[in-house]
Amino acid sequence: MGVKFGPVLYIVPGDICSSTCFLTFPGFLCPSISCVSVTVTMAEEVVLLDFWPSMFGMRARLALAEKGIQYEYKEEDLVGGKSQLLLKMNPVQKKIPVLIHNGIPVSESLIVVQYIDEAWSERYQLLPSDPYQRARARFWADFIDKKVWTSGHQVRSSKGAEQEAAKVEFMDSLKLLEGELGDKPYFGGQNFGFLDIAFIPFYGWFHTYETFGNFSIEASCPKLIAWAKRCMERESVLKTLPQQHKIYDFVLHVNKMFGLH
Ligand SMILES: N[C@@H](CCC(=O)N[C@@H](CS)C(=O)NCC(=O)O)C(=O)O
Repeated sequence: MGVKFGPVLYIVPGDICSSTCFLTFPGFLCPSISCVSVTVTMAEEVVLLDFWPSMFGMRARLALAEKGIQYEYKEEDLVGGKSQLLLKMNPVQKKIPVLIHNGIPVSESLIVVQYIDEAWSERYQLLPSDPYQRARARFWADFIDKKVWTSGHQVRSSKGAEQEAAKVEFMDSLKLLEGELGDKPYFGGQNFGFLDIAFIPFYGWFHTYETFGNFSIEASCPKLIAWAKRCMERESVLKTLPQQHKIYDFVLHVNKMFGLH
């Protein structure tokens, strides 16, 4: 190996590294001897651009917490105005979360979680190692974004027949997820994993959906609520998820600001 950039920067002269080093550090040339090695410790720089009630942001926070990674949290003001940093780091979608790792941005919450898992692969593993189980976890995470988020959003932002249809779709989606959970303690099996991280942030929003839609999730999906309560016993989840009523108050506040119901 010539150069590795990470928590530790290794420069091991003597093998193929002179060209690699030259590319990475212009002006630096390795002597062609095989017995010299230099190790320079570099601090990792990890920054998260986020917004506290965001279920997408919570995914990134959870993955970082599970891996035990220290980072700088930067709260974005999505209502008042986005920072120049966010616009620069995610110029395509201009959305949080954005993980900035040693100056390099990674966007889209599920991609961020997968990136964290791969970049710190020596720590607690989030995605299953089996390819089929990994594909399956990604399939359900995608389902959560396409079905649960969309219908949940409609439950709290529509009325009448539209809201009734959204409630049916939302609960049908949750029942399908409950079927995927089965009798396992976690979606990740015996271990809290990628799909648990993808879904548990929505638990913070359950009270909001239930109050706007006037229904009970637990009445139809008791196993899902038992799973959520199990997840809440984990330190990472307990510390990351805001209290449900705070999210509800936030939604009421935003609705009032924008003259919504
Ligand atoms: N699919 C994206 C969704 C991210 C997203 O919708 N973020 C919202 C906050 S919850 C946002 O930044 N909204 C700002 C905007 O839409 O301008 C992900 O998974 O990261």
